[in-house]
Amino acid sequence: MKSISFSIATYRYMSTKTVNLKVKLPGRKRFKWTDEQKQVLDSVSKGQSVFISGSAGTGKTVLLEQIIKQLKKIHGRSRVAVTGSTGVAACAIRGQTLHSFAGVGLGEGDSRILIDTVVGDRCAYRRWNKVRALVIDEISMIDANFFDKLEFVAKSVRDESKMWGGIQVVVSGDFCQLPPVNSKCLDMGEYAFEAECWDQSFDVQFELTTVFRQADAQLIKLLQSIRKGEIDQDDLQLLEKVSVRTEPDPSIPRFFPRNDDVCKVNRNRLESLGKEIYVFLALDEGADKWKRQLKNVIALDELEICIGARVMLNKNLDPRRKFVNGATGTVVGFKHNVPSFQDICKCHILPIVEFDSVPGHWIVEPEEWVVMNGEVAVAKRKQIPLMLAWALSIHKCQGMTLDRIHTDLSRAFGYGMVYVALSRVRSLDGLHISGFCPSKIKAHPKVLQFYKRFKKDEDGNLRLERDVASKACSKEVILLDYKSI
Ligand SMILES: Nc1ncnc2c1ncn2[C@@H]1O[C@H](COP(=O)(O)OP(=O)(O)OP(=O)(O)O)[C@@H](O)[C@H]1O
Repeated sequence: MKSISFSIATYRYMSTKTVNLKVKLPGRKRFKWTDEQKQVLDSVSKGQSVFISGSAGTGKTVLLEQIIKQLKKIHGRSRVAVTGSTGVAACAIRGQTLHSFAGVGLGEGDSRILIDTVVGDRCAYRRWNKVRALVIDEISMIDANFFDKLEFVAKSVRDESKMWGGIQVVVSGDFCQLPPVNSKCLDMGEYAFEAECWDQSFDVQFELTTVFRQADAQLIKLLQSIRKGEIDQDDLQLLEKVSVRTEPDPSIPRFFPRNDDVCKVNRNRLESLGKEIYVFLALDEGADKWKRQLKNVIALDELEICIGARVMLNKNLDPRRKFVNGATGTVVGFKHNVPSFQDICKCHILPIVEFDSVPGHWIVEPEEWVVMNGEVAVAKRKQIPLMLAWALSIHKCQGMTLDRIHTDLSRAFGYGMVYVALSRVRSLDGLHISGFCPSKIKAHPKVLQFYKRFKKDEDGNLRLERDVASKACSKEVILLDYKSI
């Protein structure tokens, strides 16, 4: 029976109907931008520095992709730095991590030390001088101290009289989601919006309000309540309704707050299949100092899979055909005798996957993840763009959109974690939770305070202008500097 089903899988692969999954470049979907999204695009095209915020699924990332295109037209490709706070965030917008762009290592030491580091590194110094626009995604995971230090570096290296030395900064993120990873004590004021330079950094800060990821009003209301950390009786009832007491359907991806639970579930499930397990080892190239950063990309060092394994794509391959980061499926077989890929699997094989949302069986070829130093690729990793998907960590899922999830919240910790987990899903039907208790829902009071500062403008859009007093002050500095020249 097993061999018959495998023969069918192989036959279907051979048939003309089946298309190889490997594609050149993911196409970008065209969106009809909302008025609030258009306002942001307008500001950016005028050369303003902006912060784009809003709940999960309000289109911050897709808007940022459009902004990047716009900025490249204005400033030239090589003068736009596209960065994310983490490897996963950077990958999503085809950029580099903010740390690698900045050339300041982990950003330890005082600002003076960081400037010496940048000045001593020819490439980093050139990057800071050349860049005209700096894009940062998922800012919630960057701490205030680091944000201030980067502004200081930019100023010192370029032009002391201007914020960020005159760079147009475009920053995006939602502070109600995951806070800085290394943050030890969030009561000490470590959110980026608490940076001394924060308000001065932006001409205008926007909060997007139209949620696209979910259409169900009940679910949107529930997620908004969780985001603010204030659920009512109706929300509790809804959470009760989506609570699962029995072992969850194994085909639904499970999210855990902690990595050890993720590894345990994936390992157990893989072994319980009792099939031959194949190992794909990532092939890394580049100088050691850059290769180390490949550990931050989402592609695994070692991928272990067998027939029947639940897997998830960890790269956008072809969004138009739904081959996107987060697409789940099952390994149904392996294509044998593929010598060109022996470098990552000594068995010379490639996995064949049946995806949940796309009919047919698909061979998954290796992809490349690149670490950029400005415009130059300095290290790359070749690996199959899959990871085991019976379970995932909540940190890995920030930014994803999924049809179904089961999240075990019994070990949830910190601010925003429950919100990030639950807000990935498109509809209530796809949401299953366990281990929930209301005390796990936490929104930091400082974050709530920060968002209270946004006010509706005459068009009803939420924004926060740089206050007139500080604007006047910064203009004066520029004027003085101009005279002195
Ligand atoms: N103007 C638009 N019209 C239609 N769909 C949109 C629009 N903007 C965004 N979307 C869709 O909304 C969904 C969420 O978008 P996106 O991932 O950019 O949100 P996000 O705000 O970055 O979310 P998160 O904070 O969770 O990362 C995507 O499926 C995207 O295609």
